[in-house]
Amino acid sequence: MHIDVITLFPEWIAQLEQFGVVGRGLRDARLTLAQWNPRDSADNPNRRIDDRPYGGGPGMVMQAPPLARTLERIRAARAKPAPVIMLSPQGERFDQAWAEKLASTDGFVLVCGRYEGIDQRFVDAHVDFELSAGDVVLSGGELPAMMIIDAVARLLDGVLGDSRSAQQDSFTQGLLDHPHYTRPEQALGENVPDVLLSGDHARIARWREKQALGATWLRRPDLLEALALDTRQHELLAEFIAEQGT
Ligand SMILES: COc1ccccc1CNc1ccc(C(N)=O)cn1
Repeated sequence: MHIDVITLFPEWIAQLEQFGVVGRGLRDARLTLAQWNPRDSADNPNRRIDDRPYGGGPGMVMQAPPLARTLERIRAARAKPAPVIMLSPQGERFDQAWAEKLASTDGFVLVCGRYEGIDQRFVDAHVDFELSAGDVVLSGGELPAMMIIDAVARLLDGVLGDSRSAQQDSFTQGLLDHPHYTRPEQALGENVPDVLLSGDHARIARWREKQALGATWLRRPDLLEALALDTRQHELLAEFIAEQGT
C-alpha cells in the first residue's frame, strides 16, 4: 500500500513515522508514504501557489497548475495510476466503511487544501473522491489526511500487534464498543463489574455484546437502524433497556 500526500506541510505528515502502531507500520514498510509539496512545482521565484479569488471575497485559493504539475510528478514516480482523494468540508463523510474500502486498494493520493480551498478546475480534472472528516472547517486538509492514513494503516496486515480480528474495534459489526476495564480492581472508588472477574468467557462475551448494543441504542440509534439485529441481539437489547429504569 503506497499513499502519496500533496501538502504544503510535508514534514508534518512525515511525523506519522515517529509514533505508535502506524509509525511502526511505516518503519516496517507495511505501507509507504510520500509527501509532495506543490511549492516545488511553482512557476515563480517566490514559490507562490495561491492567489486571490476571482469574483472577490476574503482569503486565497490554491491554484490549479502547481497542483496539476505535482500530480504529474506523482504519476511519473508511481507505476500504477491511483485514485485521487481531496479532503474538504464539502466531501462525503469518511467512515469505517471508507477505511475498509481504501485498505483493500494498492494505494491512493491525498490532496490537502489550505486557504479557502482549491481551484475548481483542478478538482474537476483530477479529483476522484472528495472526503470529509466531519462537519468542521479546519485550516487545512492535513489532519483529516492523517486521520485517513491512521484508520487505513490499522486495517493492514502486520500493523496492529495481535491479528486485527483480535482487535474488536468499535464499529465492528456496526456497533459502538463495550466499556473496558483494567487493573487496579478498585479505582476511583469503584469496582470492576463482577462478570469480568468471573472467568466465564461465554458470560463475559454476552455482557460485552449487551453493553455494545445498549451503548449504541443510547447514543447512536441511527447506527442501530442500519443493522438487522438477530433474535438473540434483540433479547439482549431488551434486557439492557429493562435494566435502564432500575
Ligand atoms: C476551508 O478549507 C478547505 C476548503 C476546501 C478544501 C480544503 C480546505 C481545507 N480545510 C479543510 C479540509 C477538510 C476538512 C474536513 N472536514 O475534512 C475541513 N477543513
